[in-house]
Amino acid sequence: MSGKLRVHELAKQLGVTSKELLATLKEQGEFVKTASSTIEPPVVKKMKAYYAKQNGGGDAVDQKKDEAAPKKPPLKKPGQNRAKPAAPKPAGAPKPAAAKPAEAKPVPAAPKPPAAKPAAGEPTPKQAGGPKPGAAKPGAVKPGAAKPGAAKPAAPKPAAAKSAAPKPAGAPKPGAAKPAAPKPAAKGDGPTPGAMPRPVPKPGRPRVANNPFSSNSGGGQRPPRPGGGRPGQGQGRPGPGQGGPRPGGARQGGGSRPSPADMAAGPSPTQMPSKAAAPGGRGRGGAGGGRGRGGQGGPNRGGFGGPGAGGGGFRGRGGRRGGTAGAFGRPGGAPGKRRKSKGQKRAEYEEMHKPNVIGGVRLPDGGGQTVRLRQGATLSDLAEKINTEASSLVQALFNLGEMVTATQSVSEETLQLLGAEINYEVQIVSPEDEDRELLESFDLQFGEDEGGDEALEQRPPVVSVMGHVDHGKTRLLDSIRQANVGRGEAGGITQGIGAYQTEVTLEDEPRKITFLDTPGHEAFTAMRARGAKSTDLAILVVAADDGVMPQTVEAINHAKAADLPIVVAVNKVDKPEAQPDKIRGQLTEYGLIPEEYGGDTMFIDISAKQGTGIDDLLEAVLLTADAALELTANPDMDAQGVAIESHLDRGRGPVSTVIVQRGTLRVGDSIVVGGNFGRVRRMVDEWGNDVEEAGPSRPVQVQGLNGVPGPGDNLLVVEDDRVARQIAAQRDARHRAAMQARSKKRVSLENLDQALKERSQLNLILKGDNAGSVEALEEALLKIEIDDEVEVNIIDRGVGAVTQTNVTLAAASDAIIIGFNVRADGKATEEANAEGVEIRYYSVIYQAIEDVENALKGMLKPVYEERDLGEAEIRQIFKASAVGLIAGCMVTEGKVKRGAKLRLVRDGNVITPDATIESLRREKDDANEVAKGYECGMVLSYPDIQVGDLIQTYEMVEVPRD
Ligand SMILES: Nc1nc2c(ncn2[C@@H]2O[C@H](COP(=O)(O)OP(=O)(O)OP(=O)(O)O)[C@@H](O)[C@H]2O)c(=O)[nH]1
Repeated sequence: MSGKLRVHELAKQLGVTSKELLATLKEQGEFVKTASSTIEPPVVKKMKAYYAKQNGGGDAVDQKKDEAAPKKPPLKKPGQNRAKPAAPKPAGAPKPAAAKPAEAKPVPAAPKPPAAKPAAGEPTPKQAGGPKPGAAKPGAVKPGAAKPGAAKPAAPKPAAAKSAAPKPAGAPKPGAAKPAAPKPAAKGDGPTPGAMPRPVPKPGRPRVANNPFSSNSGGGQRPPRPGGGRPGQGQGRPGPGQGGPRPGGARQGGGSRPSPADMAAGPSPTQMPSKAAAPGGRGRGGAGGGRGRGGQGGPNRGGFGGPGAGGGGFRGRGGRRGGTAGAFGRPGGAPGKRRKSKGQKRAEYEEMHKPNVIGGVRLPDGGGQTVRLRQGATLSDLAEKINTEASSLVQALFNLGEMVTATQSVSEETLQLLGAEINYEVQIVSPEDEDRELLESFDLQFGEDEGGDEALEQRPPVVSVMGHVDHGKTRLLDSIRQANVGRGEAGGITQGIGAYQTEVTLEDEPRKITFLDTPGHEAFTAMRARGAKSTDLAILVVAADDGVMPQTVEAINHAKAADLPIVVAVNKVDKPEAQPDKIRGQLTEYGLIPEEYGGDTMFIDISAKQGTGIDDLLEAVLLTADAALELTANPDMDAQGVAIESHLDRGRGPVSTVIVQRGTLRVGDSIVVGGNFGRVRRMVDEWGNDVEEAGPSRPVQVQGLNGVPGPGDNLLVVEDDRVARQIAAQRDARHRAAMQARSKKRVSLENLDQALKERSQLNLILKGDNAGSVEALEEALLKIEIDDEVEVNIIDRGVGAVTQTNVTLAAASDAIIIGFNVRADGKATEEANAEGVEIRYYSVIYQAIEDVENALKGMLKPVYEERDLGEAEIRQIFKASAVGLIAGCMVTEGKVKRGAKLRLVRDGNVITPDATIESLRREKDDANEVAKGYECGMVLSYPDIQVGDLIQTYEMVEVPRD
């Protein structure tokens, strides 16, 4: 095994990261999965040469040499895009080159497509050129050349290639397939005698490659036996090969198995190997080839049986026929003139309906069908849709480089990539579409008013107040409430339900406006963004003494994204330093042009503190709403609305403030709100009064749900509790899957490097007073990034007090519980004390974030740094039977200490970097340390010492992290 290295070891040697090296290996068709995969010596050599060249060093010649032999043909790597379609493996094609015997020209290092370009005179793999067998010039052809390049570029077209290719199965498509191939068919004009189906014969000996699944790798691809590679005999033989035309005698020998690609892309049936076969030779492709299932084995298919084993494909009809032809020495006529035999037709049929094989797993071929999956779907979901086993998909995906379980949510890209591999177009359905489909299955629609225009009635605008911190949002909302009270509303607003209605008289007509009490905290941005969608219009509060600030801009962006008209409240104009005009000027830069400047945005100067300008502001809201919006709704339908704020109330259970958007909500209605359902048991308005029904734009607090909805969840009244329960259950399952997909980080080849590193997780359980705050907290905590070594893992979350169950879970998973505006109930506290579970309480989100950040930092492993202590030179060596060699030294720098670590340096080279001083003597006495200028005797843990060696001692000191 000498010579074999693991990826990370080689990466270290090459001075690149494992990830980079993995990428290069994969790019070059090597089958490596992880940083700890071993690499065969020839590949090691190749990589070294490659990097040497990349770095400008290394001689190209050597490199070429290295590559020449082992050079692999364009390997299809599993991970590669669409392995199979790769159809056009150029290589596979009739590379005349194939003919090339061993001396094959070392391929230029670059596996890259560009490299693919063969020299002008080179025979192209292109079918076009029908590689003339004879022509195949040995020297000329660089087998390698064909490679990568061709394979890759062409690759993308999987489906197309496939379907396009009528071609018969095993037939390796001759060049045709590759039109895309970079190779300019130099030989284009060449007669295509046999458009040899032959897979590209590898020049030289079979390389030891790392791709067990590749048709080309390892034994898979047969080296051309210059002398006798019989096409037919190889078990692994590509079917096509069979007919093996041995061009001009240059045998293509067992050539590599044609990649599926080759076949797939098959240009035309006519080029079938069978007949196209040997122009000149008689290949015995016969038997061997016939069976050569290899014929169909694609690169990946090779997984079956491995190279040489006959490939795993299914029957290579083409192969058989080819064999026959070869057996009878039929040269094979001009492709165009042949008629398809039944066998060929069957082969074509099989080709078109063949299953895909990825890494040895047979999967159905979608034939370009579309599969719709929800976000966060699992492989089980996909398996169910395409009627296959989830375990096969797990295995296939593994071979494509990603490790996931059947029930784990998979990212959109991964599903699409996997789908492409098996010829399915995977469409990920957006949550909105998914929900629409779900509701449609119950004959429901959300968001539409029933009936025609005549059913619509005017409704009050729903308004959000947004703005930068401390610019006066809360004060403004208070002033508006006060204004209400001032107008004599009975009792005043007593309930903080997250929304309220106020009445304004506009042109002698009493009108209502619904206000949302949106939180103005930065960490609640996500909620606010959702809140914006549930509103019709935004009041942007800007303090006249401060100006446009980051959250002002953010608020403008949210409003614009939600297509909300904006009314600007220029607040704090009572302050002497207020500069309302400056605000107007600043906001024009953001597209908010005051009416007085010719724009269409109303700016109202107010003092929320003194209550001035409030009425003008409310009027402006109505005027803007009337001008910009058509606010109508049908009050006579089952209610639909949106949840604004929800929490778990000790006495009343889950309570949720909703704004009815259309229809009328009544006590007793069966409702579904997000993933929760129930029956409206009671409704309360902002005054604390019970209400029996609530029409459009009316905010009410609803009791009777089975759980706590999230902000922005939609509410629907449905026929009965059963429907409500079913919809809620499906939404809930979907939500959980999405959460799982979001909070789980999968290990894939791309992040394997990191995954391999030891990681520490800080497990947390979040409990909060309402769904919005829990969500905001979770989002903020998940965003914390300290270092790759540590990460936050939220194992549970919920609304309400910290319970005993939470503590039990925390104890079992070593988690810390964070209570945001909630406390633990009595038993939970007792259990937490008994189990040693830490519960931290917060009411300010940033404090929680800060503490978690610090905790994560504390979990980082200490960073150590070498600090030099001193240096001694070995002047003499003594032998002592009891201890071995004793180094007689002179301390020349600093000091040396017993037990200290040391580097042994000889002639400027570090012989060992981390030996230790096992014993230290000064004269005849043991010493703990010896200072500069003194002689001493040492016994080192490293025995191979010589006079003249330098002993550099150092200690490892912990240093603070940045
Ligand atoms: N002089 C003056 N002070 C005001 C006015 N409006 C608000 N303030 C003061 O500005 C400070 C912040 O007001 P808030 O209403 O809490 O501001 P906010 O935008 O809700 O702040 P957050 O909730 O932290 O986002 C308070 O001290 C208010 O008293 C005003 O019109 N004039």
